[in-house]
Amino acid sequence: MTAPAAKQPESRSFNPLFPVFLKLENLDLLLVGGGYVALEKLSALLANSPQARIRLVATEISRDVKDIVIKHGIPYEERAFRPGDLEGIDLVIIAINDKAASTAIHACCKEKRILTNVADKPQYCDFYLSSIVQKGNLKIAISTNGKSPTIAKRVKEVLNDTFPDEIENVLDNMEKIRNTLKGDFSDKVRQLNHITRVLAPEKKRYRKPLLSILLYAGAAVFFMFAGYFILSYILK
Ligand SMILES: C[C@@]1(CC(=O)O)C2=NC(=C\c3[nH]c(c(CCC(=O)O)c3CC(=O)O)Cc3[nH]c(c(CC(=O)O)c3CCC(=O)O)/C=C3\N/C(=C\2)[C@@H](CCC(=O)O)[C@]3(C)CC(=O)O)/[C@H]1CCC(=O)O
Ligand SMILES: NC(=O)c1ccc[n+]([C@@H]2O[C@H](COP(=O)([O-])OP(=O)(O)OC[C@H]3O[C@@H](n4cnc5c(N)ncnc54)[C@H](O)[C@@H]3O)[C@@H](O)[C@H]2O)c1
Repeated sequence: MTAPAAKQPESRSFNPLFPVFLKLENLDLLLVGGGYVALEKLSALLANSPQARIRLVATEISRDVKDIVIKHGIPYEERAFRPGDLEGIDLVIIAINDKAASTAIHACCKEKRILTNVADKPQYCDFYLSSIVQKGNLKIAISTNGKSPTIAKRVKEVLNDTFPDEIENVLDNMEKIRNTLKGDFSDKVRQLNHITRVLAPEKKRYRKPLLSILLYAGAAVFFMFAGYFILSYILK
């Protein structure tokens, strides 16, 4: 089969990140840090992958983080990171408040060719965490290429409201149909596309509400800032 030609990005700006969905129960992940950001990352990891194989090390571990690691039986040590912590580790998330130490830990990870996320240094990250919409088995990951995690969070909220919870029933039924279809591969693909055509009759009609919401939100933020700067200039 010939590979289809790569699509060129349409807009001037482009997000080159390649999204993948990791099976964290098959990988060993080290989380360095036990403060606020570590809590956020740990919560996101466990909310998506409750069976994730995580270890945690931090000089000081907050009460909230400790409660979670104890509840989930996650091995943890309350001390500074040591290079030996990387033994048998596939992925590392560094969420510490010491820039020099995080640079040094990142260097150790690179030496071992371990994929690393450095919470305070996007330029050192091999991967970013994303905002996640989850409706049963449907999962949508959102990234702004690190430009605005807040907007990623807002887009998630919009999509969460857009997709009905019943989408899970649709997936269950589609799985049943998929398993009963006869014919060769291309015939099955044709039948599956035919059955689901009602879900996307006219793409443009669906794009509009989300696009409008984002444009209105963008305009509102712009006018808020413009108003603030004009007023502070006048009142000076
Ligand atoms: C999506 C989400 C996933 C998650 O963390 O699970 C995530 N950040 C979230 C929230 C959030 N983070 C920050 C705020 C405060 C407001 C703001 O700054 O906007 C809020 C909003 C809030 O908390 O409300 C601050 C912040 N974040 C980064 C820096 C460092 C820098 O930019 O230099 C700083 C400044 C630190 C400082 O100033 O000290 C960096 C990253 N944050 C990313 C992901 C990656 C890019 C994702 C993308 O491509 O968009 C990247 C690059 C690396 C990474 O962390 O993987 C999660 C939303 C969860 C949800 O959906 O609810
Ligand atoms: N990526 C993101 O989403 C995001 C969001 C907000 C902030 N940040 C950045 O993340 C960093 C951490 O922020 P925080 O609010 O979690 O800080 P925090 O002070 O709450 O926690 C810092 C943690 O790092 C640990 N630590 C420091 N040096 C260590 C070492 N050598 N080994 C092991 N543990 C060590 C401390 O013990 C503590 O547990 C900051 O640099 C902040 O700017 C990133």
